[in-house]
Amino acid sequence: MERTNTEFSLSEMDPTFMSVLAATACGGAALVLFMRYCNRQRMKVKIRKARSRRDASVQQAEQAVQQFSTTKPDAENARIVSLSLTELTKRLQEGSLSPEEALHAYMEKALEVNKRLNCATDILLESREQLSNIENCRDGLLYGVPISIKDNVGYKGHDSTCGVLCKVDEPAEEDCVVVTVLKRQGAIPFIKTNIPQGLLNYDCSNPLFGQSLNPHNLQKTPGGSSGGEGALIGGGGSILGIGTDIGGSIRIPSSFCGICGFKPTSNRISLRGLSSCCRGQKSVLSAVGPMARDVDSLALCMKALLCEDMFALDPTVPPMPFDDKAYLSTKRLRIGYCENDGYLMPSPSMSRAFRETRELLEKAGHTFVPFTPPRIAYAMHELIVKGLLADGAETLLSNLKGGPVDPCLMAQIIPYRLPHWLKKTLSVILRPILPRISASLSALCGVSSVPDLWRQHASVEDYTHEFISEWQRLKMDVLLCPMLGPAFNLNYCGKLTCTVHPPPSTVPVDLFLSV
Ligand SMILES: CCCCCCCCCCCCCCCCCCCCCC(=O)NCCS(=O)(=O)O
Repeated sequence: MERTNTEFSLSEMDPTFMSVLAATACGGAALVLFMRYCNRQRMKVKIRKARSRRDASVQQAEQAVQQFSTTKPDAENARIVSLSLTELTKRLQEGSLSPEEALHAYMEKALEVNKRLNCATDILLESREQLSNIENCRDGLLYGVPISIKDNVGYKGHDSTCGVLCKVDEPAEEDCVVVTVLKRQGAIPFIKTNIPQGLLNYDCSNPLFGQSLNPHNLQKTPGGSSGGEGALIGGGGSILGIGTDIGGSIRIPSSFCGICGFKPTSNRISLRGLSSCCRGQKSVLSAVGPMARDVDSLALCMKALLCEDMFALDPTVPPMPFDDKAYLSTKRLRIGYCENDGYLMPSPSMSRAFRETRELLEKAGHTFVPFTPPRIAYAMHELIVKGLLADGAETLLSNLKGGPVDPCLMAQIIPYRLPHWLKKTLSVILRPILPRISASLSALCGVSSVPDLWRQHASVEDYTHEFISEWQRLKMDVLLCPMLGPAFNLNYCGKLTCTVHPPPSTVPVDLFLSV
């Protein structure tokens, strides 16, 4: 009966009105499709632009390397790139090797590694110009050393894309503080390296530059977010690199690629001029740090950075130089150990490496005390996830607008995009069966007001002191724990689901190769 009424009322309608209605609907749909088409075209243009800029810089670098090898056919490139940083700096300083030779040897190797691993976002051709006045930096600790920098480390005239389209065509107006200081110390930044889209991921793929691969197994990720650095250094194409880390971004790629990485306490090294997709987030602080083949290289880089130049360029950085005495001390240490934090179980290979390391250190006379990080599940959900995404992931999502979402990020983005009421409802339903997913979903809602944000900050502060008190109670000098690893398959990290600030580092015990 109802159906008949409807049919009747439709057939009774004025045909002109019906045509206008249909035309408006079709017009609206066409407009939406057209706008989508235009958007997609704009997106394609941006992606093409970023890629062709990278490809052009690679091509120019290839020509420069070619040209150099014709003028200097006897250059011992293979020998140069096999030197340790200590040996390289020594040869540069004594003059038995020129900065020009070192730069071209590394440029050649980096181009070769990039072909295999897709780890570069930009070749910094200005590095060759820097050679003309490098003699002014003769006394610098890194005189003539070619170095790599992560995409988000600001270098004048070049984009810091963070792997998102909205940051393409926004070149840095100035070198960031870290680059300025390293240049004054004689280092020559020559390449920028790849990152995951938005930087908050442990894989290394984005729609602009694609997926970077692990130097030891092409089926695996190099890790993220400083994954391009990990791949390049692990593949031998750089001797020293600069990464950033908020929740593992130096440590995880270092572990996955079999190299060393150091995440200093936040603001130990200036963050001025670095790019991020969640600027202003203060619950879990980001840090800049070195990545290299050995620990001495990390120490040399820290020593070079912790100088008057940096303290003057960024007076918010505590003016505390590198403590050589502490670094070279042979004092027996009291080492806290934590093989399993009760949240993430280490893989068997990591456990073995951890135990072997502990045994060796014990034999060397160091004392071990068990350490359990306090309230780890609470810290993971309420302090880290809720802190990183206190705005309900709004800033990150707005940075992804206008472009495709990379497959490595998709699994992470789906829950971010759910409406708050659905996250909350799912969180309540899942609490009895999947308590961690339930807690994560609730944390993904972020904070609800400014007082709530202040409470979250206060909780981080309290937790930091709780952690430090436990550290002090046990009179620990250092904490030993296993790293995440071995490297995961490509596109797996996004499916995975630190807030105190002791400075952690990653050192390889041996290289884990898995098939
Ligand atoms: C439909 C129901 C689906 C239910 C599934 C729910 C799953 C809940 C997922 C929870 C995800 C939480 C993810 C938090 C991710 C944080 C990742 C942090 C990575 C940090 C990497 C890093 O250190 N980046 C450096 C950034 S910077 O220093 O350069 O700024």
